[in-house]
Amino acid sequence: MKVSLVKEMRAVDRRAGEEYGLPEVVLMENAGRQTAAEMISLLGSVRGKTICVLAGSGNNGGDAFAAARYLANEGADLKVFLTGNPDHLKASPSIMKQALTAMGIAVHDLTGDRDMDRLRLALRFADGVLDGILGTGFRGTLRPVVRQAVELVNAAHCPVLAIDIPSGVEADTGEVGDAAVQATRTLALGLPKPGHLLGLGATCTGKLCVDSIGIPHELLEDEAMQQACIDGRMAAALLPARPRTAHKGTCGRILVVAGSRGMTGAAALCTSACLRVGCGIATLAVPDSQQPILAAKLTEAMTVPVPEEQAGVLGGDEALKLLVPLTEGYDTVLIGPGLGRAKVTGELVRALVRETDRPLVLDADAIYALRDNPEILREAKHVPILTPHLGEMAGLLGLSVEDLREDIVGIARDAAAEYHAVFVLKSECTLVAFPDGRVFFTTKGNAGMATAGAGDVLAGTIAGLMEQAADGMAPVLGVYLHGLAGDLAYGERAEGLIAGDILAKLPEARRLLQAGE
Ligand SMILES: NC(=O)C1=CN([C@@H]2O[C@H](COP(=O)(O)OP(=O)(O)OC[C@H]3O[C@@H](n4cnc5c(N)ncnc54)[C@H](O)[C@@H]3O)[C@@H](O)[C@H]2O)[C@@H](O)CC1
Ligand SMILES: [K+]
Repeated sequence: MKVSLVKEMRAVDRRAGEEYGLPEVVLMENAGRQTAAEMISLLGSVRGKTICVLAGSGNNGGDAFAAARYLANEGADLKVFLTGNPDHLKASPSIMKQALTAMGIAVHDLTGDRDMDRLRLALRFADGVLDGILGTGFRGTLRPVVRQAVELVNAAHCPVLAIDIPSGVEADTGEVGDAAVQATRTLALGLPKPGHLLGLGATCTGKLCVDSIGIPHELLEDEAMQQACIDGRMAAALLPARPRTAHKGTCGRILVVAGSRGMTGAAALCTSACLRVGCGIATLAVPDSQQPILAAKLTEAMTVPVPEEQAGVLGGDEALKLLVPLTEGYDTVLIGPGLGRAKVTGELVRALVRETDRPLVLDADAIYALRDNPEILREAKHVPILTPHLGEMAGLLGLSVEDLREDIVGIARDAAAEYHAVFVLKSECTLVAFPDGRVFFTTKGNAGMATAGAGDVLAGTIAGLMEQAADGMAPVLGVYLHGLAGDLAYGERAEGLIAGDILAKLPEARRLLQAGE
């Protein structure tokens, strides 16, 4: 499913009118009707129940007025409030408000203290709240009256259904200024927005539901929208069945350059992930002194001892002389997990990126090694794949994490184009940005995966899929399988899950995906 930016959703809305003759008010009516159905599903039934409806003066408020009409028909007792200025009501919401008041349902303004008291009282006795204060038109910080209303909604002890997006969440970024509605459920209209998936917006959204509200599917699938969610159907299509004639040399030969003294676990985890996700051969190159430890940890992977200048650290001319020709025997080279940040290691990483002609997956300390010279990425012979977390991405681009949060999608997309690289940007909603502008959001994963080594497993998962995934989409498939494995592990271990549990669930995740479950 596509994910739309605000300007793209506005274009869809406009084209629905111009090309299909569907006026705004028709879509608003559909939105209202579907919102009422969602509220009924949330509360079981609405007959005899009190529902507090908050409507702004924009189209989000219009959806709320329309929904209120359907809820009244179902026997709900409605308390309706207009949070915006009645004189600023737009045309379509005005029609919806008139229809509602013609049914004898009062719409209360929220201008003075007494109105606020009335809202407070209504919320105290409400069985459910409908949030139609602000939708995709919101920017900046809330006006004081709106902020107060949002805070009252959040203090109420009943389910909250947000229309389109929780009020106060910026639809393009998931950023929240001073406050936002904490919804139990959100009904996204037309398509999901980045704000449902990223940052605080993801938390405020609660359970996300999506309805097309009758917008023609050609518009909802328009190629001009370059963002999409990675769902099971998409991921399954990226994993072709393995032919009966396959042998270990055709399923991906991966060279892993990882590990240093004290960080052997990272090397073991990512190498095992390559194998657990189905690659044919994985070889681990490690500093000479660490090789016996890793040979003991890993049974199915080969290990190559690399000459070291500093004890337990990868680096130096001899290391480079061994590694560059070694890479030629492999389909993909994964560099980074547990390498450490020694100066000689950084030099080695930069030289490898320039000199090897094999496709690269760069993680962790390999990304750190590029933070002063990210332009080296353009010298790689194939489009490199980088798997930074937000801090590493910010460091690479010379930004703060706060700067990055302000426009994660745009910044990741621009960086991918500028450095001609694929960025797998890890966060509460890992996204994959390609140099051609496509951005994919994961729909899997959980907070239990915030644990040491989870990133090493992801890097190995992606590298291990390089020869197996269709259309150069190993990063997208890898993010999905890693998230699914994490969800399976979370089901058994909850917050006690460790990276090895994600690793152990990779085969089951792959099997479930291929079985279409
Ligand atoms: N295809 C679509 O995109 C459809 C969209 N619809 C609805 O239309 C919404 C977008 O409508 P609008 O563009 O009218 O925008 P909104 O309804 O989201 O908000 C605009 C209103 O909010 C006020 N506002 C903006 N920033 C504010 C702030 N910081 N503090 C307080 N008030 C602020 C503005 O004064 C304006 O009155 C969607 O979210 C959705 O609910 C539906 O009606 C049906 C079709
Ligand atoms: K809303």
